[in-house]
Amino acid sequence: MELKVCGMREPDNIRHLISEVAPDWMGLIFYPKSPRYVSDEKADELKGKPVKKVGVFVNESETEILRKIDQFGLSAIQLHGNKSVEFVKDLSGKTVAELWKVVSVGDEIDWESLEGYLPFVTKFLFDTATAAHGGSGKRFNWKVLETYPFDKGFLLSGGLDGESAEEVLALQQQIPQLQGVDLNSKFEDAPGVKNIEKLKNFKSLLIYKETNN
Ligand SMILES: O=C(O)c1ccccc1N[C@@H]1O[C@H](COP(=O)(O)O)[C@@H](O)[C@H]1O
Repeated sequence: MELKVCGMREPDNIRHLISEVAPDWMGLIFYPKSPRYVSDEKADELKGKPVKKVGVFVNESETEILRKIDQFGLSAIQLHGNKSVEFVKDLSGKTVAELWKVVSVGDEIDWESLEGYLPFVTKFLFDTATAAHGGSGKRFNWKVLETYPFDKGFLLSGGLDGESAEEVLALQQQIPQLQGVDLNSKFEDAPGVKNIEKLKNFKSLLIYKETNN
């Protein structure tokens, strides 16, 4: 199970995250309205960090996304909002970074509307629909994923907390395309500051449950 920890920003907190949690992915949020927003001044400091970095964008322009990939050394791009298939196709021809399409989940998911993205994205990420576009700390009803029709892997996001590990693994038994989890606001002491102990506990629990299943 892949682990992404999102909304990182503070140098000491990032150092502890990398050495003590060692997530597969670290998310940097480039949405100016987010309380976890990472500004350009952080680029030099964050670029060389020994972890794969995911840039989180909400309806951002191609030029700005490409600039941030270069500036921060991003390995993946998480696209929130309503970017079209054409936009994603065009972007895929201009970067080697992975492209992740976020699906904001309300009551149901229109699977057909996602088909066009399949050739251009590495994975989907399912998050709870919210006016703020993310970081709500709220879960959606995971039952809507039971009809997931694609082979492509996806990450589960939206309000995951310290108690979620067992349920996530149970869902993965049902839907093997579930390849990882995205942890954010429920693991924070303050916006942009993660509680390393909570993250370590979650990871240990995940590994323990996975190996004793
Ligand atoms: O966290 C934010 O502030 C944020 C703002 C705008 C878009 C995405 C954002 N974060 C993403 O939201 C999900 C779920 O977070 P949570 O667990 O519900 O707090 C996660 O994918 C973050 O990358």
